[in-house]
Amino acid sequence: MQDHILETEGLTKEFRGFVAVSGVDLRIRRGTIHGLIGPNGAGKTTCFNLLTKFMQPSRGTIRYDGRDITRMKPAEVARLGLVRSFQISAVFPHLSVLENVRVALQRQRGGSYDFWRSDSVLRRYDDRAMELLADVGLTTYAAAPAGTLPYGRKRALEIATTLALDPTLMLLDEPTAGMTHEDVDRIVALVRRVAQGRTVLMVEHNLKVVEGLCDAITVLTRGKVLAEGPYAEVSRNPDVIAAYLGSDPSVSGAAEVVHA
Ligand SMILES: Nc1ncnc2c1ncn2[C@@H]1O[C@H](COP(=O)(O)OP(=O)(O)OP(=O)(O)O)[C@@H](O)[C@H]1O
Repeated sequence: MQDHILETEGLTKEFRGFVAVSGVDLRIRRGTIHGLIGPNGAGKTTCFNLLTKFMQPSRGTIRYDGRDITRMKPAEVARLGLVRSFQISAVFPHLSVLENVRVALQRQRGGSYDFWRSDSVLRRYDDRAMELLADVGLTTYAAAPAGTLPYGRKRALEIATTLALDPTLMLLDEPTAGMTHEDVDRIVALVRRVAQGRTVLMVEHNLKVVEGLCDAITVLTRGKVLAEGPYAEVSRNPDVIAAYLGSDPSVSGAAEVVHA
């Protein structure tokens, strides 16, 4: 088994001459939580789009789990276990929380017409969906319409629908964005739990979350990798402090600078 589940070499994306991602070499170790951070416009979302094949790179290669996936389609890489968390907008608001997870499970099986299937098959999906809801702490919300969930719980549902696809490498796009302190703590605990037995790559602006969760981080600025390594090391890097963290290298101070 390779040490790195994901490796990119020279990953580059140009938009009509503007280079949003420029020669990025990423190395994500298997079984770790890896943070991708950087100021607004640094190229983090574009990187995610390239890795999940929502966009084709202008140059460079992407290797996932020992295979070259550079030219694959999004559905192919998802089938191989490289799965991005759905955005909240992908939650069906009028379906119940349980039904949302069941739809994701049915999709994972490629069974978009599963409503033709027998009750026993659907019950099996429901059993698995209830397990996933228990994993993300949503058991008591199972029957509620997804649209009525508080924001933090919707993000937990989004993680449950992602888990339904059985990811090996899970990409999380700002899982704590816009959350209250309490919700942040809950999602941090959840990410730590779901990361067991898999690899997580997350874009996250809250540096306290990054410090608490991530085994390693990559800092992007203007489309390029500025630094990579353990948070404690990278957060002391003078280039990183100058470009991103502000003048205060302490984590809490830095987080405040970023969120100011
Ligand atoms: N489809 C596109 N066409 C043209 N320019 C784009 C496109 N997508 C992104 N960009 C540009 O590429 C740069 C990187 O954007 P990207 O969204 O990847 O940054 P980001 O690090 O995710 O920022 P944020 O933290 O604000 O989400 C930005 O300057 C953005 O305007």
